[in-house]
Amino acid sequence: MHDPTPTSVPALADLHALGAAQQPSYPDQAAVDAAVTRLRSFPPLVFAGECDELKEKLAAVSRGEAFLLQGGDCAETFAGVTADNIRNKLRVLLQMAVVLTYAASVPVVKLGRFAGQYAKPRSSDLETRTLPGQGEVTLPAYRGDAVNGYEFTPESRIPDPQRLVEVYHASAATLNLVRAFTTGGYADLRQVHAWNTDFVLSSAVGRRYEAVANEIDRALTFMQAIGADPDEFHRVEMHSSHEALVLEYEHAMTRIDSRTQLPYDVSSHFLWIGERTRQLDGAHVELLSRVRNPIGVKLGPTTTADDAIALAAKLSPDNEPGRLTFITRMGAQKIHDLLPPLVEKVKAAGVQVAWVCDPMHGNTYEASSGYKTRRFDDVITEVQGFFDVHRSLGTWPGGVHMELTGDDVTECVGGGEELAEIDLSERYESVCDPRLNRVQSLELAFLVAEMLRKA
Ligand SMILES: O=C[C@H](O)[C@H](O)COP(=O)(O)O
Ligand SMILES: C=C(OP(=O)(O)O)C(=O)O
Ligand SMILES: [Mn+2]
Repeated sequence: MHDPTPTSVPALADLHALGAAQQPSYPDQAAVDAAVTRLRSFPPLVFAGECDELKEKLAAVSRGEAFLLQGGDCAETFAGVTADNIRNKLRVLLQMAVVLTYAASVPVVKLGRFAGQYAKPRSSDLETRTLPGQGEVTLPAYRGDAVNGYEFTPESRIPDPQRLVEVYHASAATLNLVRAFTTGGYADLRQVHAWNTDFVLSSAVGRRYEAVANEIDRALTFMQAIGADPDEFHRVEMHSSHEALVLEYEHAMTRIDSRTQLPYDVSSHFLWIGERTRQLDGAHVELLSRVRNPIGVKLGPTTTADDAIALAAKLSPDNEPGRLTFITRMGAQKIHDLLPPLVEKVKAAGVQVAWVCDPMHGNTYEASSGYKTRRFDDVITEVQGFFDVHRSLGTWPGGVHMELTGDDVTECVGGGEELAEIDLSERYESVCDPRLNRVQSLELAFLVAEMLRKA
C-alpha cells in the first residue's frame, strides 16, 4: 500500500522544521519575509498545463520511446542574462537535438537547465583563498547568484534574500527570450544551416554537422514536395528546469492550479532534487512530493536500491509514468559496478521511472592549477557505461543531463580540440562547475547518437 498523492503543501516554517540541507543563513528574517511576500505576488513563470505536457513527454522517455536532452550551465548568473548568451546556449542545444534526432531516429525531449538554475549546493560552507598582502582569507562559500555574490569580499558573500526576487526577473527574461526563439522562427528546422554558419569551416565537428544539416534539408524538401505542412517544422518545444534548492523561492512559487486545484511549482517545468538534499525525510523531498510537476532526483555513488525505491514511493506514490526521473551520476570508473544493482532492483520493484545519465558530477577533479575540471573522455566513458548497463538489463537509457554552454570556453579538458590543463586559464568562465564548450557538446551529441543507434 502507498499513501495517496498529497494535494496540499506544508507551510514554509513546517518545511524548515523537517531540516533542510544547503540553505542560506540569512542574517535578517524580516528581509526574507519581505522577499517571499513579493515573490508570492508575482505571476507564474510557467503554466501547470505545460508541466503536464512535459510529463507526457517524459512518460514516453520512461517507456523507451523518446530520449531526454537536458543541459545548460552549472550555475546561471545574473550577468549572463544577455541575448547572446541565451541564444548561444539555445543554439547548441538545438544542434545537439538535431544530431540526436536525425542520427538515431528517436524523438528528443529538449529540457534547458536554465531560467532558474541560480542556487548551488556546496561541499564546504567556507572558501579559503590566499590574497596578495593578506595571506589566507576565509569567507562563506559562493552559493549561486540566488544567494550571495561571487566576488570574494565579506560583503558580497553575505546571503541577501532580495536576490531571490532578482532570480525571478532573470528567469522571466530568459524564458521570454527562449519562448521567442523557439516559436518565432529561430528554431525552425529550415534554419539548421543558419545555426552553424560561424562554425562550419572552423572545426571538424562543424563540418560533420553540416553534412547532417544537408541531409535534413533534402528530407524537408522531399516532405514539402509530398505536401507535408511546413508549419510543423517552424516551432520547437523546449522546457525549463533547475535544482529546487532554496526553499523560500520554490515555496513562494508553488501555487494551486486553477484547472485542477492541485499544487505546482510554477518557477519551472521540471525541478530536481540534488545529491546533497535527497534525504527521504528532509524538506526538499517533502516539498517536491507535494507538487505535480515532473521531477527528478540525482542519485550518486552512495545511493542504495532501497534508497531509490523509498524515494520513488514518496515522490511518485501513484507510480505515474513521466512523474519521476532518476538522474544517476556515479562517475566513469564506478558506473559499471554501482548502476546495475540499482536499476535491477528498481525495475523489479515495478517503479515507473525515466533513467537519465549525468556524466558530469561524478567526474570532477582539480587540475594542478587549481581549476575544477572534467575530462571529456570520462564524460563519454560514463555515458557509454550507462548505455551498456541499461542494454544488459533490458531497460531504456533515457537521456543525458549535461553541464554545457554555447560559448568557446576552456573548462573541460580533451575532446577533438584536445584542450589541455594548461589551456584552462584561457577562457574559464564558470562560477561553479566546468562545462563542455560548444565543440565538445556537439562532439558528445555525435557520440551519443551512435550509442543510441545501437541501443
Ligand atoms: O554543481 C554543483 C555543486 O555545487 C558542485 O558540484 C559542488 O562543488 P564544490 O565541491 O566546489 O562545492
Ligand atoms: C549540484 C549538482 O549536481 P549533484 O546534486 O548531482 O551534485 C548540479 O547538477 O549542479
Ligand atoms: Mn554542477
